[in-house]
Amino acid sequence: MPASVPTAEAPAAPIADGAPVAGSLRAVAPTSPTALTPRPRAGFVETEQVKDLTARGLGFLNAGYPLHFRGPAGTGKTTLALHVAAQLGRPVIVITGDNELGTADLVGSQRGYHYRKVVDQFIHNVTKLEETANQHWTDHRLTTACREGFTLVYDEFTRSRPETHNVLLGVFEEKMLFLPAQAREECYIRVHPEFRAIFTSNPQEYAGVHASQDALADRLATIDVDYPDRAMELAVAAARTGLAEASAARIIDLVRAFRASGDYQQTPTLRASLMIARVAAQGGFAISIDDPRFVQLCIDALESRTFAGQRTDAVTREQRRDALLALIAAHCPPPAPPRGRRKAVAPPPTRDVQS
Ligand SMILES: Nc1ncnc2c1ncn2[C@@H]1O[C@H](COP(=O)(O)OP(=O)(O)OP(=O)(O)O)[C@@H](O)[C@H]1O
Repeated sequence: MPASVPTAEAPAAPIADGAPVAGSLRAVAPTSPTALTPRPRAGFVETEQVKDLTARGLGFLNAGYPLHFRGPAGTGKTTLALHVAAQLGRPVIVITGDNELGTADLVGSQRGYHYRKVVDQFIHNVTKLEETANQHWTDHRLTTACREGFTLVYDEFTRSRPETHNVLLGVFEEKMLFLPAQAREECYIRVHPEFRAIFTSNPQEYAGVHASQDALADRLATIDVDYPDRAMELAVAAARTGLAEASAARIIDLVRAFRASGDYQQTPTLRASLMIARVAAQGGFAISIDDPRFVQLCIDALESRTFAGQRTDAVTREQRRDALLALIAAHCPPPAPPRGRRKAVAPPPTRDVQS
């Protein structure tokens, strides 16, 4: 998922149709400017694997624990988190982790000024002018979710600095959200009994992430999400790209074989399969080694993952290219010729048997 931070006071961006599904949510009738209302979304695939993870996640959430889906990039954590959030039937607030996110972005801050000007001419030749300007407190996403009992989905939370999350410790343990001194009227709020939180993180990410505090990690119910199984990858690719299942299967098997080869620096995920399937479907390419456009597409989508930007000598490049072409040939062979035009198979040579 992109790393841009939806600022706490800005409404979360709705998930666009046609764009990669970010989950089973749509901003339909927001009950608060920062909340999304869950709605089942077309193209969401619910395989046995998804059902199992959903049920296990809901088990923790229903018992009042914050849930954490942890797994490598492209394993479907965010989609799953939003799907599970939708099952809770409460409005959802989404936050994306970011190094620049601070406690105030989660909790709230003093915003804007409220001006008051009083002109008093009680005595006609004396003008008394009184001007006051007060800042007023604005709840941000975590406070809104705790106050209203919404579901908070905190995507890629380890991209935020650990100290940003100190405020969450009291939320999960004492069920109290302590507000900073500027909040004036209140120093804490009691967390609404329907408030729930779902986190996602990628433990393999090494750039732009922080370790999670032990105290927070200890409070989360963590479920590890692995790469989707073949059935799930196939179902998602067919549902999301409109490719026939047999064609989608070729692409899925190619990408899975490439993943199994270990011959890359950046893991080819379900996103790589979707990328190839979607472009091929749109361009009307044959899913075959025979179609140079398809071969070029596979090279563009996969080869860059083998080098991840560093310089490599020409021989190694050529070897890797050959290995990739061999995988394409193995998983996307030319279609079998139509029956009528099959080459006549020569009968086995007969031997004269001499008595
Ligand atoms: N159950 C599903 N149904 C339909 N599409 C899915 C499903 N699960 C995942 N996808 C698709 O797979 C892709 C990767 O999913 P997602 O963004 O949820 O993964 P992620 O683990 O959060 O990745 P990252 O860590 O890189 O953000 C997306 O395009 C998403 O729409």
